Amino acid sequence: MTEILRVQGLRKAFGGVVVANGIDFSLSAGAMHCLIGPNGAGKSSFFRLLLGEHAPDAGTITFDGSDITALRSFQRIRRGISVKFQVPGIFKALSVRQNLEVAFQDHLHGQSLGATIREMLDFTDLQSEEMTPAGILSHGQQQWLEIAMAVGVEPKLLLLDEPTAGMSPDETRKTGEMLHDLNGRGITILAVEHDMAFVEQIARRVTVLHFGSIFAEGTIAEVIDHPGVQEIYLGTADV
Ligand SMILES: Nc1ncnc2c1ncn2[C@@H]1O[C@H](COP(=O)(O)OP(=O)(O)OP(=O)(O)O)[C@@H](O)[C@H]1O
Repeated sequence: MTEILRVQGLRKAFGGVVVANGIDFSLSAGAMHCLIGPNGAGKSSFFRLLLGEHAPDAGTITFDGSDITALRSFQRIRRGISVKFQVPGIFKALSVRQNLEVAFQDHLHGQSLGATIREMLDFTDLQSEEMTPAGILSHGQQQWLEIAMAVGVEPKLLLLDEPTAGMSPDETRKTGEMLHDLNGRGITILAVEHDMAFVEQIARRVTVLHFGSIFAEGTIAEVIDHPGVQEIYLGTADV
C-alpha cells in the first residue's frame, strides 16, 4: 500500500519536557489507526507537530510524497491534513449551517459549498438542526458537527483527538460507524483514543506512545498482550 505519512526522528522539547523523543511512525493510505498512551504521553503534541502548530527540534514529516516539515499549518491543511482537537472548535453562537460555512469558506464556493453543506448535514444526521445555534446541540452532535467541519474539505488524512470524549455509548458507537464511512470514502484516519472498546470498533492497528516515544505497535490483540503496555498504564514501566 502507498504510504501517506512518514515521520522520522521527530523530536520536540518544551524546556525539560520532551513531548516527542525521536518518533518514527508511518501510515499507509487508507489506514484507520489509533494512537493510545497514558495521560501526558505526548499524543496531542504529536498531532500539533503533524499539523505544524509546533515546530520540531529535529526530524522530518513526509506527507503524500512531499516533505512538509517546514510548511505552516494552513499549507498542510491545503495539502489534505485535517484535524479535530479535543477542545471544541465550533462557534456556539452560530447556527450549524454557519459553522459549516465558516469551515468551508476558503475551499468551497457557490453550488459546491451548498452541496457539501447538505451532504455533511445528512452525514451527521443534523438536517433538522441546520439553523440551530451550535451551542445548544447535544455534546455528541457538537462533536459530529466538528467532524463534519474537518471532513467537508475532503482531507486525505483526518486526525481526531479523542473524538468520543464525553459521549454516551450510543453516540460513541454512532461515531465509530461515521468513521468507518469516512474511511470507506478513502480518508486515512488517525485517532487518539482512551476508550479501548472504541479502539476495537475502529482501528486495524494501534500505536502506543509513552514519554514521547513509541512503546509498542501492532494489532489491538498484540498491543493488549504486550507485557509492558499494562504496566505503562499502571505507571510502573520505563521506556
Ligand atoms: N506548549 C507546551 N509547553 C510545555 N509543556 C507542554 C506543552 N504542551 C504539552 N506539554 C506537556 O507535554 C506533555 C505531553 O502533553 P500532551 O498533551 O501531548 O499529552 P497527551 O498524551 O495528549 O495527554 P492526554 O492524554 O492527557 O491528553 C505533558 O506533560 C504536557 O504538560
